[in-house]
Amino acid sequence: MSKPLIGINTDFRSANQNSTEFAYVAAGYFDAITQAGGLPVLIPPYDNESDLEHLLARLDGVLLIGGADLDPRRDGWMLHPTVRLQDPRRESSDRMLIRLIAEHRMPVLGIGAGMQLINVSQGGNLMLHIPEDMPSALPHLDPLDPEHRHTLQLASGSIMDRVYGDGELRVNSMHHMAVDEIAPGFQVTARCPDGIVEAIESTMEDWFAFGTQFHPEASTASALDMRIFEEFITGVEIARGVTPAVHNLVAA
Ligand SMILES: N[C@@H](CCC(=O)NCCCC(=O)O)C(=O)O
Repeated sequence: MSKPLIGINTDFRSANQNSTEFAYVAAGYFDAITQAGGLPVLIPPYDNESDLEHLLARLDGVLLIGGADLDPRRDGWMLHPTVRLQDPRRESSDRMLIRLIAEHRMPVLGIGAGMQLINVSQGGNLMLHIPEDMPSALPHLDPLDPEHRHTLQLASGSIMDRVYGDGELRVNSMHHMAVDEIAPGFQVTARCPDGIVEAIESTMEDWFAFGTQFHPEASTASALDMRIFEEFITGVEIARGVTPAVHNLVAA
């Protein structure tokens, strides 16, 4: 069986006086998919739903990347002064993308803003600025320190638990928003000791979907973070019917 085709959405920057418009993506995303045994396929912003649906029919899973902030007004909230918006062309495409992924129950891994998009698209919501919404929280973003990290507490039996197991776990952190109310059909599987959500996972039998607020693809990631992508590819292969699901093996 050929390697799974994994779509990766892209960030977008509108034209300015010095530059034309660009779609772009950090190499860590597609390098991690390659290293984990998938074939990365970049997905530029789409505005035609039928075209995007035809593309997704040829893919086995999707990785949703991080980036600037989702526009809270699209979810019925007020804009917050600390919000630094994604380019609207990217966000409109991504919201159509996650809706189609959910409708077709495509395997999906969301990272950073990608995890936040999964949560809001499925009926959850976000804290718009952690220092205001949870003043007691630890720092989750240090513009002067790209290496900023914090520890995690994991839910037993989750993907995160399978990847990281026992022992102290420190992950990178570069966000000022966070999952607040978890979407129906999902569970929180990792939190920072201050309570901030750091990973979510689908509880639905028919949808392999999970997300991390931290960035396992980043240059600041640890070698063990690569296991997140391996778990994702394994889940994709199970969904494809290539790898029997563990419960199937048990049944056999
Ligand atoms: N903007 C949101 C999501 C955080 C996020 O995805 N950070 C990644 C920054 C690096 C990149 O652009 O990939 C928040 O701040 O909560």
